[in-house]
Amino acid sequence: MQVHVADHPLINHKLTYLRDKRTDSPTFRRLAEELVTLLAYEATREVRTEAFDIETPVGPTTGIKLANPKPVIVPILRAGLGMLEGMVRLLPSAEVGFLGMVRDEETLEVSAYANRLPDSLHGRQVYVIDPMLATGHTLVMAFEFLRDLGADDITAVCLIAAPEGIETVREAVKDIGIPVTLVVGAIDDHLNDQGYIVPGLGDAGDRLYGVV
Ligand SMILES: O=P(O)(O)OC[C@H]1O[C@H](OP(=O)(O)OP(=O)(O)O)[C@H](O)[C@@H]1O
Ligand SMILES: O=c1cc[nH]c(=O)[nH]1
Ligand SMILES: [Mg+2]
Repeated sequence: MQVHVADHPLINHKLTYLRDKRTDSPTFRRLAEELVTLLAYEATREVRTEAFDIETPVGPTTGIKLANPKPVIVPILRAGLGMLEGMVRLLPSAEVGFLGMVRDEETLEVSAYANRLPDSLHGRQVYVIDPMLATGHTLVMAFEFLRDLGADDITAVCLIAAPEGIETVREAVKDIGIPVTLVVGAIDDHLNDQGYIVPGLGDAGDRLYGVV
C-alpha cells in the first residue's frame, strides 16, 4: 500500500482550524470540503485518462480527458458525506456510491448499515472518502466490500490518520489483492483508549452534523 501525506502549508493551515474545538459546524463543513479538494489533487494523480483531439483557436492539438468507465466516489456515511461536495467538484463526471458504517464506541468494531453501490465495480477506479482513519477497521471493511464488487484499484482519502490504523490497513491490504493507495492530510500521534485520534479533531460526524 502506498501512503501519501499531502504535506502543504495550506492543508496544515486548514487542518489547524478544523481541529480547533472553537470551530463551529458551518466552518467545519466548509474546511472539510476545501481540504478534500486539495487532497484530491494528490489522490487523482493516477486517474485514468485517454487522449482526444481538439482545435484551439490557433490550431489542432491532442489533449486528454477522463477515460471511461468513469471513477466511482464512495463516501463512508456519515462523516464521509462532509467530503463529497469537494471531491465531486474535482471529478464531476464520477459516479457516487454510498457505504454507511458505524463503529461501536465500546468495542471499536465496525458494522455496515447501508450499502448503495453499483452492482459491479469491474474496471472501475474507486475513491473512498472518510475524514478519520482511527483503528482502521472501517476502511478495511470498506475495502473488502469494494474488492468483492470487482473494484480495479482503490484510493482512500482521509483528512487525519492514526499511525496504528495505517499499520492495520497496511497489513489487511496484503490480502485484498488489488492496488490500494492512501492519501492523508496528516498522520497524528496516537490513538487514545477510547479509539480517538490524538490530537485529532474529536468526532468528525458529530462536528459536521451534530450528536445523534
Ligand atoms: O478507523 P476506525 O476506528 O474504524 O474509525 C473511523 C471511523 O469513525 C468515524 O465514523 P463513526 O463510526 O463515528 O460514524 P459517523 O461517521 O456516523 O459519525 C469516521 O468517520 C470513520 O468512519
Ligand atoms: O478521532 C476519531 C476517531 C474516529 N472517528 C472520529 O470521528 N474521530
Ligand atoms: Mg462519528
